[in-house]
Amino acid sequence: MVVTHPTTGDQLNIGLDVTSLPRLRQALEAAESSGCDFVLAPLVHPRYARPVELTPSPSFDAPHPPPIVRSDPLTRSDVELSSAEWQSGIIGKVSPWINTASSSPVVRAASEAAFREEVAYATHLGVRALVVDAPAGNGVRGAGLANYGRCIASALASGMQVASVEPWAVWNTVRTLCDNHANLGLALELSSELPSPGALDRWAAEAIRVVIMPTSSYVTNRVGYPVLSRRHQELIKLLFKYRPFFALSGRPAAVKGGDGMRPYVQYLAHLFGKQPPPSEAEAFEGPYYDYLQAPLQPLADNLESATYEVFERDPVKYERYEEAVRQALLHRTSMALASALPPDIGGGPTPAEAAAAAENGTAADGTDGTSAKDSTIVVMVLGAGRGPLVRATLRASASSRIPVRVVAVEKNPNAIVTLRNAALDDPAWSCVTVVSGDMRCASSSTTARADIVVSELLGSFGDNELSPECLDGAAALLKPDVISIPASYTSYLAPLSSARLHREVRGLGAGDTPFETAYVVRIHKGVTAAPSVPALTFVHPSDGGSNERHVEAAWVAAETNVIHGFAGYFEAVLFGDVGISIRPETASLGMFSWFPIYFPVKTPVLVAKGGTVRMHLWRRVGGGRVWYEWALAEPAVSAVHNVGGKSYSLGLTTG
Ligand SMILES: C[S@@+](CC[C@H](N)C(=O)[O-])C[C@H]1O[C@@H](n2cnc3c(N)ncnc32)[C@H](O)[C@@H]1O
Repeated sequence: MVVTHPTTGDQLNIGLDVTSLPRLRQALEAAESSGCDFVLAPLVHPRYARPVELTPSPSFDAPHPPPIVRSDPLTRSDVELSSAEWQSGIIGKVSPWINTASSSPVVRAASEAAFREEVAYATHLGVRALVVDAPAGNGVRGAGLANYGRCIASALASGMQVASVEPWAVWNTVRTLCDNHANLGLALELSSELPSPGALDRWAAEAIRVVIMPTSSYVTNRVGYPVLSRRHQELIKLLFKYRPFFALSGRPAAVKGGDGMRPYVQYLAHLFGKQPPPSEAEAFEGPYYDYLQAPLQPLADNLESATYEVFERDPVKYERYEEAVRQALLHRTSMALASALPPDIGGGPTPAEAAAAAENGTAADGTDGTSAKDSTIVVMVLGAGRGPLVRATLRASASSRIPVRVVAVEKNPNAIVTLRNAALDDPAWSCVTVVSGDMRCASSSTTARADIVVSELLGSFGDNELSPECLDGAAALLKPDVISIPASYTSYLAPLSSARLHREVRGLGAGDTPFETAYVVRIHKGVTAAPSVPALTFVHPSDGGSNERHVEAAWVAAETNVIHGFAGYFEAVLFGDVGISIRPETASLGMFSWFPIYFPVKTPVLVAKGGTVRMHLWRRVGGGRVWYEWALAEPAVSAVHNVGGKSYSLGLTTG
């Protein structure tokens, strides 16, 4: 019986790992009565182990060792179970004596022949997957490991799902030998001792298919039930996210809660059932896990209604903007009033005095404020979309009691329809003027000049939706002392290990282009080898300098790992201490408008624990386009990716 989460309906597979099972159907029924829905079982009984002398291969290199000749059946008949039962109820285990990594040519050849036989039979049965033991002893390195990897690669080529039980370094070699095959997974065996949190994060980023949990990894609580330590619980909760098959192994101890394995199964099911349902952000992100998307180009393309709708669902972004606008209004008002005071009166009004003064039409010092109407603060929303930042501005004006005139500039003619309708229908919009057109040439369409400019032209990497070029181009719309919201933004980079994402990129087509493109992706199966570091910073209003940039970034790897590229994020200062961030270390909780960006590298590189990862990233501008180029510098030098923007660039011309 599959365990089902009481509120989400998500399912969890829990099974029993058995070393031998004379009666298959009874074993399956016993597993079911313990609350399990599968059995991890050897497909061939140990007494059918084929003696080495029967099957010597003539030489190590022999491509096709002779088939095993036998008259007795290899194993029990497939008719003992229905094919549906084989498929849903059994995960196979390759015979433990098989050692394709052996240094003995005779053992190796016999093992290979037996391995092929068992893989063929597993394929015939249609079992969910086949678990293969890790090579032991000398087999974990050199020719033995290579041979083991080759045998697994051939099993994968036959269409089998294979899970290999490994130490990480061996797993990584085998995964590489198998060309990062999608059907190759990991069987992770837990023990009572757990590795460091960093090592666990590295495992969690791998393709974990099976988690083997010995009963010895449990402890007995004060009232006699088997439970897991807090660290084990944390790990199991992390693993729940990836829905592996949990297989309980070993002997049940004398514990409360029922016979045999039932108490162990029940505890695992209880932990799963206690998992909180996904938050709004998690529910939104779920379908996008590890799904590569082309970054939006709101300047070159016109966004669709559904895209705006998704932005507008963010519960955090507009709140932060509203607070930033509110603080900027108070600041602007207090500055204006302070500059109106005679020079010998020191210390300007407080923000509260400024707000009261603006509402009453008097200056905060009690002097006649008749000029206040003429000096109504002009807030320009550049790239207004369907108007959420206009609304945030109007809310900020209302809550601060500081009147504003709003000018909403938008170049997407379809979003202009929404803005003009809002201006007609909503009385709160009586102070809003809608200007249709590119902000870089809108100064001829309006005489208004902004005291405060509000924009959200930010991509996952900060500047990658061309906010710097758009805002610089809009300089003629701004007063010299304009306040820009955002005031600045900085991109961040971290070395990323994600075999999954690298495989996804490779699946996009041949040639360099897929590896010379950046992707927006909610990274699920991936881990950063070190915390992110700052990359490119832009400040607004700018000094008019170049928007080209170069960064050389370096990190020390927390664990030995393979680097498959770089994850990019941004932090933005909206106003004062109000900001937004998608950087993992400082992320704005609950904000889901942006996923990270992924810059892949063509050839993944192994970095040792404590070793340095170093890379260069350039932001280039020219010929009506902006693009990034990037290259690894350590632990190995790579070719520069995307030279001259040949594979991926961002257009500066409006669509
Ligand atoms: C990322 S969207 C944000 C929309 C909206 N502010 C929001 O938060 O939902 C950026 C918007 O800026 C507009 N835009 C981009 N470049 C522009 C430009 N140069 N002039 C005017 N609008 C621009 C796009 O059409 C798009 O509507």
